[in-house]
Amino acid sequence: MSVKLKVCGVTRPQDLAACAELGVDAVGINLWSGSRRGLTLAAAEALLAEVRPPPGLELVGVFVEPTAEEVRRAAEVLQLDLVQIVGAQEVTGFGLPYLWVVRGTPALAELRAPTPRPARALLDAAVPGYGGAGQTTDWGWAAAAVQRLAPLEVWLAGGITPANAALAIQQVRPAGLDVASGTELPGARRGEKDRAAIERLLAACRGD
Ligand SMILES: O=C(O)c1ccccc1N[C@@H]1O[C@H](COP(=O)(O)O)[C@@H](O)[C@H]1O
Repeated sequence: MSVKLKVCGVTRPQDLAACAELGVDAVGINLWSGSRRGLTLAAAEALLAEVRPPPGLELVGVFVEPTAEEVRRAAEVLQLDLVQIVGAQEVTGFGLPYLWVVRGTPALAELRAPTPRPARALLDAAVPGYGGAGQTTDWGWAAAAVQRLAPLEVWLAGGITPANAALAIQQVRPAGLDVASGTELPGARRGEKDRAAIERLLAACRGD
C-alpha cells in the first residue's frame, strides 16, 4: 500500500525544491500569522515565484479562522490547488476545493462529511493553537474514522515523525500523512525543513 505525503508549513525555496525533487505529493503554505510557519501573502507569493511546484505536487493553503475574502484572494494569487481551513467550528472551503479538517475525536456515529463534499478529510489532534504542535491524535479512533468515512480519502496528521510514520500507517491505514513538526529538526524556528526527515517519511509512505 502506497501512502501519500504532505509536507506542511514550507517557508524556504530550498525546502520547496527538495519536496519537488523527492516526489512529495503535496506541500502546505501556512498563511496564518499565529504560526511559526506562517507567511504573509506577499512572502508566499515571493516563495512561489522562486520555486513553482511542478505538476503533480499539490499546493495547499492553510488558514486559521480566515474570512472568505482572504481565502479567495490567496487561492487566486497563489493558484492554490486546495484550501485547508482550521477553525473553532467545522469549516468548508468557501466554494473552493478543500480539505475537511477534523480536530480531536468527535463521536464516530456523528462523523459525516460536510456539504459541499471535501476533496479529502484530514484527521488531526485538537491542540491549543489550532495545529502544528507535534501532538498525535488517537490512532484507534482514527482507524475507525477511516473506515467510517470511506470512500472519502482520509489523511492522518498530528505528531507524525520519521520514527512513528510506519506504525501510524499500519494502525490507521490512511490514504496520506500530513506532517509539519516531523519534517523539521528540533529547534527549527521558522519551519525550516530537514531533507533527511522528508526522505525517511517518504520511505515509510512507500513501504521501503
Ligand atoms: O503547522 C502549523 O503551525 C499549523 C498551525 C495552525 C493550523 C494548522 C497547522 N498545521 C497543520 O497541523 C498538522 C499537524 O502538525 P504537526 O505535524 O503535528 O506539527 C500539519 O500537518 C498541518 O496540516
